[in-house]
Amino acid sequence: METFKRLKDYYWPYKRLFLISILSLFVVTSVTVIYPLVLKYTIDDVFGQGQYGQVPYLAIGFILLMGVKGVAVYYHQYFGDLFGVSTVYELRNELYTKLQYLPFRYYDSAKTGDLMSRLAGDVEVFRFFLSFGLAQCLNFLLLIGFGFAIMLYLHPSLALVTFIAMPFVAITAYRFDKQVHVAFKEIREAFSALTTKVQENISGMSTVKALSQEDFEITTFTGKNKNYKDNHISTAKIWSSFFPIMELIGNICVVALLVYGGWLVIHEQMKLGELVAFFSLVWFIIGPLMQLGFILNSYSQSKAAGERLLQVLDERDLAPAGEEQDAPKAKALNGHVTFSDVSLVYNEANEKALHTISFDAPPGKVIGLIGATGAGKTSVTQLISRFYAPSTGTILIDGKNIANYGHQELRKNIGVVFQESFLFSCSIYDNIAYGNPHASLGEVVSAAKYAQAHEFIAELPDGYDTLLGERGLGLSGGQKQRIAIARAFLTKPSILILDDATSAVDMETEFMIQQALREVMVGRTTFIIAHRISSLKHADEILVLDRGQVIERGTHEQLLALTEGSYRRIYHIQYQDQLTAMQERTGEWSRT
Ligand SMILES: Nc1ncnc2c1ncn2[C@@H]1O[C@H](COP(=O)(O)OP(=O)(O)OP(=O)(O)O)[C@@H](O)[C@H]1O
Repeated sequence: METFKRLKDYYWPYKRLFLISILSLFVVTSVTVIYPLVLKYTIDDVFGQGQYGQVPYLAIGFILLMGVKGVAVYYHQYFGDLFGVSTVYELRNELYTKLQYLPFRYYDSAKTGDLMSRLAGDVEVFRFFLSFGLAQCLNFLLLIGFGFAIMLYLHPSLALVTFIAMPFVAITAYRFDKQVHVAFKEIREAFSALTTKVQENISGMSTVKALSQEDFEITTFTGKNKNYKDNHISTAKIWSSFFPIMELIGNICVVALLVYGGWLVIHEQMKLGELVAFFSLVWFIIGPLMQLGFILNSYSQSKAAGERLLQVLDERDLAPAGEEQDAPKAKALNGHVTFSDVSLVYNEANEKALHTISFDAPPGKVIGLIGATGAGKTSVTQLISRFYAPSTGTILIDGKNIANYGHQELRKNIGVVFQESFLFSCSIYDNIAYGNPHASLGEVVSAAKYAQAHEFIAELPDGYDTLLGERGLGLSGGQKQRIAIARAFLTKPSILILDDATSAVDMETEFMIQQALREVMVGRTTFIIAHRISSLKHADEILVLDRGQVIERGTHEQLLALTEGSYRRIYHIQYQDQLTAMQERTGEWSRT
């Protein structure tokens, strides 16, 4: 019940729909239990007393009753469905909104397939219960309540004898619910593991094929599929034992009714019509009783699904929707970034990713970050966008602590081109305009020109309208990077972060992008992360990082002047590589 109580905000606004559905159900149930009374009257008072003239009126009355029942069934179904669909519409929107504002830390461990199965499968299970299961529960209670009341009215002692086995129903149902709830939770978890596997497999298909791991993938999938199957089988075992028990209890009720009721009729303490009415009523009660398994099943499944949905809804988002709405409209920042003794620990189990980093980047400055993989370059830039919060130290932007900016207010001023550019499966135009949907075609083309992307886009048959497949399939790595750079340029950011953004483009194109960068980023702050010295040698200040610390800083020339410096060593390795490559090429030419 706790789960449903906590999800109340989603279904309570639609209580009117539920009420209409339930009132209609009340009519349906009333008509259903009136039917045996009509039967009793027909047998005892019409046929028993030879009042045959009443038969046509009874027939018309019966048809009218069925007509009313038909209309009520329609309203009950339609509004019940509307109630479920409207509730999960809100719920799905809320979950999706939640996902947008969950912090990066959440996604560090979240699994896409699991989240997909919650947003699709669990929401659907919850809808099914609200649309049908809940009404079935109430229908069950109404039928039992109404039916039992009429039976007590007709013949109290026969009613009590008939329901002598009823407490066993309650005990069985309670035990069943306890067992099946755990089983359904395991099924939903096994299903989520299955979807995660499929999603990861499809996303990483090129790696699977390149390493010929198809068989391994099939084996692990089969394992998860088997787990899902086994969970279903153990649930089926619980189910299978439930039905015969319920059927047995139901039939004990019928036998008790026939033995005692028959005795009463034989001894003329009860009319035959009354016994027939009892007999029909008992089936109206036993029918739903047999369905109790389905009802509990639907309830247990939706409770398990609801718990999984609450797990996502309960996650703390660092930028609650309220904050975003209340945040002042993003005003342009100057982009003055100051780090003072900033350290970062991603999680307690890990070492510090950054140690006491300090630098000052006034507007117009270009900062280069270089260092071995895992040195902390990306971490520095992730702090600027508030993807993570510093563990110690302060970060100021335009003199104000970064923690005092709204996330959107801040990020609207920052353009980031990630190491791996993500392109959406829509047109190139929409991909470039993603951060600035109101940009004109001219602005999009101009951004693409600056990013050295216009030429290859113009050569495509559909130009800017070319549709990209999922993850931008169909484009080379360098082309994707250039579209991502154009996208960042178009937002006219005060701070631009290029995280290894030109690693996949050739040196000549990179040189042209850097020329453009100087034009686009006048008076703004730029951070360039690169492994190639050529990518950042024109930076105003280069920070050389090693294991989270700045070990050298200065301009390209100043760093080269450090005789024992790391930067100088990297330069020589890269320079030597280039020299060797040139010598090899010269050798080849001279031989030909
Ligand atoms: N989300 C995260 N959770 C936990 N640890 C992380 C996370 N991101 C990075 N790290 C760790 O922090 C350290 C610095 O990583 P970072 O990505 O900043 O390095 P980098 O210099 O950008 O490396 P590369 O050149 O390979 O991109 C690494 O030890 C890395 O394992």
